[in-house]
Amino acid sequence: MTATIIDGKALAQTIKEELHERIAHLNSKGITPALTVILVGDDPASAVYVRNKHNTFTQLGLKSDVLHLPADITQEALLNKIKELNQDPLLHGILVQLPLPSHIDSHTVIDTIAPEKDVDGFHISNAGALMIGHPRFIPCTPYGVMKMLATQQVPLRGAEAVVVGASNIVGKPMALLLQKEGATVTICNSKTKDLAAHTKRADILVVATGRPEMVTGDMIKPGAVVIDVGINRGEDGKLKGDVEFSSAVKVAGAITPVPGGVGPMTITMLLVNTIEAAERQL
Ligand SMILES: Nc1nc(=O)c2c([nH]1)NC[C@@H]1CN(c3ccc(C(=O)N[C@@H](CCC(=O)O)C(=O)O)cc3)C=[N+]21
Ligand SMILES: [Mg+2]
Repeated sequence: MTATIIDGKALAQTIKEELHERIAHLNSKGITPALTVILVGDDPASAVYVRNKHNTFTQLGLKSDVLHLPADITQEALLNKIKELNQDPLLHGILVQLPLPSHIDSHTVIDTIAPEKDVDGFHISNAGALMIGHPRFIPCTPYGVMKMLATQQVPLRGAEAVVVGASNIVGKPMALLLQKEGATVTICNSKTKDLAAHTKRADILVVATGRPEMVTGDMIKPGAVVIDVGINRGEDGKLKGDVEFSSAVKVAGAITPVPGGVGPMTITMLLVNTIEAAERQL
C-alpha cells in the first residue's frame, strides 16, 4: 500500500484559473489588485519566496511591488513606511516578509499594518477574528491546507486532528480552522512528551515544526492524511519536509510532497486574500 500524493502544485493551478473571472471583474471596475511585499535585509531564502510571490502575482495580472529595505533600518523608519502604504488607496495588500532582523519587534510591525490590508492574516485583529470563529483574512498556509483537505474530501467532523507546531503563523490558526470544521484537535509543541503517542492517533496530521524529517512513518496511523508544512533546504540544496517522506508514504493514506505540496498553495491563498481585499472596495 502506498499513499495518494496530494498535488499542491496542480491544485494551486486550478484555483488560479478560477480567479481569472474575479480579476477581470475588478479590472472592469478600474481596480487592479495590488500587493506590496516588504523585505528587510538580504536573507537568501526570503529573497526566493519574495521572488516566487512576485512572479505569481504578475503572471495573473496583479500588481506586485517589492520594497527592499536595508537590514539595519530602524524600527521607526519601517513603521513609518508601513503607515505610508496604509494610506495608499491603490494598494490592497501589505506583507512584511518574516523573519525580521532581531532589533525589530515583529508584533509591533505586524500590528501597524492596516488590518484590512493584512493579507497574511497575522494582525492581532485578524487573529482574534479567526479565534472567535468569524475570520476576516485567514493566514495563507493553513488556508491552503484546508483547501487541500476539502479537495481530497477528507472528513473533518469528529476526526482526530493533530497539529505539530504551535506558531501564530501556522500551528495555531491551523488548529482553529480544523476545530471550526468539527475536528477534535491536539496541538503538540517541542516540549510534548511522547510525541509519537499523539501523532499515531491522528486521522489528520499536520506537521509544522521547521525540523527536517522529524516525523517518520512509525509515528503515523495507517491510512492517515499527512500534511507536511516544512520547507528545509539541505546542504545539497534540496528541499526537505518536516516529515520523512520515504517512510511516511508507505503508511499514510494521503500525503503532501515537499516541494509541490503546501508551498504553492500558500502563495495561491495570498492571491485569494489580495483579491478579496480589493473586492472589498467594490
Ligand atoms: N509574512 C510572511 N508571509 C509568508 O507567507 C511567509 C513569510 N512571511 N516568510 C517565509 C514563509 C515561507 N513561505 C513560503 C511560501 C511559498 C513557498 C513555496 O512556493 N514553495 C515551493 C518551492 C520553493 C522552492 O523551491 O524554494 C514548494 O514547496 O513547492 C515556500 C515558502 C511563505 N512565508
Ligand atoms: Mg502566509
